[in-house]
Amino acid sequence: MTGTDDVLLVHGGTPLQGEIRVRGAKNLVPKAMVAALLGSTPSRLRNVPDIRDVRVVRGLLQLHGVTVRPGEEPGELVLDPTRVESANVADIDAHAGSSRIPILFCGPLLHRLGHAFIPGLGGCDIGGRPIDFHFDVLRQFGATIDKRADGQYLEAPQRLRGTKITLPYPSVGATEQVLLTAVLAEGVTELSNAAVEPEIEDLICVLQKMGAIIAMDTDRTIRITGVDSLGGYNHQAIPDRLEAASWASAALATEGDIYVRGAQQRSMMTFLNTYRKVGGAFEIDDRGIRFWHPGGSLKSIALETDVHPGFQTDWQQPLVVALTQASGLSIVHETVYESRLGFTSALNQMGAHIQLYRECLGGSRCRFGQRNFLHSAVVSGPTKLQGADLVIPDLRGGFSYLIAALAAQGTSRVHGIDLINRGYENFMAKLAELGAKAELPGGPLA
Ligand SMILES: CC(=O)N[C@H]1[C@@H](OP(=O)(O)OP(=O)(O)OC[C@H]2O[C@@H](n3ccc(=O)[nH]c3=O)[C@H](O)[C@@H]2O)O[C@H](CO)[C@@H](O)[C@@H]1O
Ligand SMILES: C=C(OP(=O)(O)O)C(=O)O
Repeated sequence: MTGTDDVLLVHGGTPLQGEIRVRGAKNLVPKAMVAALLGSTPSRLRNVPDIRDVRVVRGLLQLHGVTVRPGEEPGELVLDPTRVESANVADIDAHAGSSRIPILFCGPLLHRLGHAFIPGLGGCDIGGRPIDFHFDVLRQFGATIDKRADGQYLEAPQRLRGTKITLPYPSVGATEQVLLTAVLAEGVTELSNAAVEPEIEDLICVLQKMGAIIAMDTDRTIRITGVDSLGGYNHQAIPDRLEAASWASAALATEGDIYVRGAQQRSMMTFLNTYRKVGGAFEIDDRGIRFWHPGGSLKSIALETDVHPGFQTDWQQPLVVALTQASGLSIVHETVYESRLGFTSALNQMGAHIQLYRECLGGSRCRFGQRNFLHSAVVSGPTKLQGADLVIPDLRGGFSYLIAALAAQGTSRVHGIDLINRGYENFMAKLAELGAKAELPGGPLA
């Protein structure tokens, strides 16, 4: 989608109502696909969403000789890694800047081929997003890294060795890097200060099915005993708790009522507590969760994003739109990404009152407090939002703009909507199912 097609006209003021379904998690599925590279036999992954991050990883795997084909059921992929080979660097470069996932190819390719080339990474522009932890841990395993203008060249002169690692911060990606590298390394790896997000637990389940030996302690320590070989897996990906929360926030901000089929309580407990404090209603059953605005006014809250089991940072941006409709002053302290509140300036243009601060507001101090980043916000509400011209800055910011446009009076032009396809399967068809009044320049949504 390019040019004028990449804009959505949204006529706000209609509550979103109905049922949509979330599929496998964006933050698990591409990593489980990378894990298939470690196996000596094919893997089957089910509940795979049709999103761009999946297509990027599929392309990268195919460049390395992995056969990827649809399985028997919808949303199933069969990944056959029996003929893994070095990819042509020029071809891989076409994937530069496309997502964060290529960095996770390092360990598997070093095990399979003894070398790896990793193109420049993409992902949301919500902070500096360094990858120093990744390279530090890979060096500890025994890899050498040569950073060049076109990307990173890695080599494993001999079999990688298990090691003791303490992460400076419980990074999701660096934890996954350790897991995907340690499972076939020689000896034991002990990882302290690991991230323990549900998507990481699910990746551990995938690796265990392949034959890995991984133990998780209650204190953010993960112990991996390296094995000599791994087989394929058959796995149903956990549902996307981040997408589910986005639709929940849309229900709240538009005074709507959405049943999110596939949403699971266990991975959303922290979000659900916050949703209830804001005044949102929800009802959980075995198939999903119904989220709705119960009428009356929403309540302001103090919110701090954090690593799991804290409030996930990817939930923050969509919920902030709902907070513009809450009575009083809400405080939002973003402690995971230093620049994840920039999207609020467009909400202010629509009529919201959101003031950003460099200080850590709301109680605890974080890594950004002394470093001059606008990483806290005070949202005063309720405010009436008016339609505006909006340019999507990043994935969750983009979904937030859609929610704001749907909640606003009048028409908004939302530019750059293709970015949303990176992490939200079929979002336009879902909007249409929920009764959103929106259209592409060429015609209706679905
Ligand atoms: C594809 C994917 O799964 N993306 C998720 C993943 O991103 P990702 O894995 O990139 O996020 P990390 O958990 O690694 O990043 C957290 C913090 O650690 C810092 N850091 C990270 C690595 C490093 O080498 N050095 C460093 O300083 C980052 O700048 C950031 O401030 O976890 C984030 C936190 O839950 C989510 O918002 C993203 O949706
Ligand atoms: C930050 C996100 O993703 P990524 O790490 O892929 O940029 C996100 O999903 O909100």
